[in-house]
Amino acid sequence: MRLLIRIMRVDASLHMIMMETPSFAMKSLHAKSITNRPSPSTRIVLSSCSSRSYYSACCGERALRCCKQYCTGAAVAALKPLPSDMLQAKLRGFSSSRIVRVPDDRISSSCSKSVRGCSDSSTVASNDTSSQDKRHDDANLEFQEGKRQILLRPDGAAAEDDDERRLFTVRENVGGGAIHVIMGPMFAGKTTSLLQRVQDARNAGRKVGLVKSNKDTRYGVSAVVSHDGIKFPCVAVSNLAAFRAHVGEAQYKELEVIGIDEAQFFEDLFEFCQSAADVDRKTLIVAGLDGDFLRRRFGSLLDLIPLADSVTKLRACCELCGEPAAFTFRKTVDTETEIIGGADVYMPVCRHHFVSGQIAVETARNVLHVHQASRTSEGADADTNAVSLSSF
Ligand SMILES: Nc1ncnc2c1ncn2[C@@H]1O[C@H](COP(=O)(O)OP(=O)(O)O)[C@@H](O)[C@H]1O
Ligand SMILES: Cc1cn([C@H]2C[C@H](O)[C@@H](COP(=O)(O)O)O2)c(=O)[nH]c1=O
Repeated sequence: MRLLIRIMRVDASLHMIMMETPSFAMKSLHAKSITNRPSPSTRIVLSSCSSRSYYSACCGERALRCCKQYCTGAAVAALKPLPSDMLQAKLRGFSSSRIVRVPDDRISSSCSKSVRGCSDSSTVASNDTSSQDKRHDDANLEFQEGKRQILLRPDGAAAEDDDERRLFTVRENVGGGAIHVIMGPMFAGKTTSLLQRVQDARNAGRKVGLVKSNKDTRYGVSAVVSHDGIKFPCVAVSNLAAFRAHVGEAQYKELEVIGIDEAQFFEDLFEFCQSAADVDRKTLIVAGLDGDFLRRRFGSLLDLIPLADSVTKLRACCELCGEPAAFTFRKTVDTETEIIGGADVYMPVCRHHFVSGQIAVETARNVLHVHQASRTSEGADADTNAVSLSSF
């Protein structure tokens, strides 16, 4: 995996550091891991790159070291694109003199180009020189070499001062409670996204708890694991009241963020989330299936939507054509709603293939039914014959 860091000169005293990795899921993790200890003179760049050319930008020890080495008087920070309310929350407490607004077009015109090397940075850096470009290339290399360390750092360094806390904490609703729903078919990246948000919150110094249903033990009981193998320790329980009992009241009170995976399996999902967000003021990140293999509502995840602050429906890639897949197709003939399984039992499909798949399944069922019926009636005839023969 490549990790590219790019330095763009915004004005004489401000450079912006941006990083890009090919994996959307890991970007925030990378950014948070190296985003620590902004200096008191740190200035904050507000930008809103389009999500297509999604960039995480950061200010960190490594980044600042890199800046000192390669740029003049740089004090840098930039935030990845965030909804404005989150941005406002992040920036609370910073004096306005430290906040610099960079016009979106200056950022995105540059972002939309290839990031390999930094020659395209000149669209932003008005007086960049070729030697600076060379230094930028060196900076890229430096960070590429360091990427493994960055990736594996478990939870980033703890925030050391209030400024830092304010800058990187995802307290979009501090003390107010919040519910964020992540839903979609299987393989859509729900768990990956949940783990990313949980990790972000933990890196920001928030007390985080993670819980999943103990019905799904495919990858073990004490960790939430994505289909790609990304793991995070968790409590596995049959219902959410049991989670609270398991962690104990004192520890539950301490929790600021609670991640819930496989939410469709929790019968008390609605009650727990309502009370945890409204009464206990927790931030809940809830990931689960919105629909089952027949596209019927699954559990009570959908009931949370009127209570939610945000709802994200993710899609996978259709296993049959590669188009975006919003539905889960069950490959077996089982008809119960709950059948634990992975790619052996399920595949994500697009609308077209869901519908044609259901037609195929229905046809197969009908054929089977007719076949069974004719065998039964043959059997019945045989029985009748047997009876009539024996009666003679
Ligand atoms: N058909 C597919 N479409 C998208 N991702 C897939 C598909 N099959 C396997 N995957 C893998 O599944 C990962 C998502 O896993 P995960 O976050 O556990 O999803 P979910 O929790 O929604 O089931 C993707 O990053 C990808 O590597
Ligand atoms: C569609 C569907 C799924 N399930 C099960 C199968 C898996 O164990 C989980 C979903 O896991 P993921 O993290 O979203 O990949 O739910 C089920 O029981 N019934 C269904 O209809």
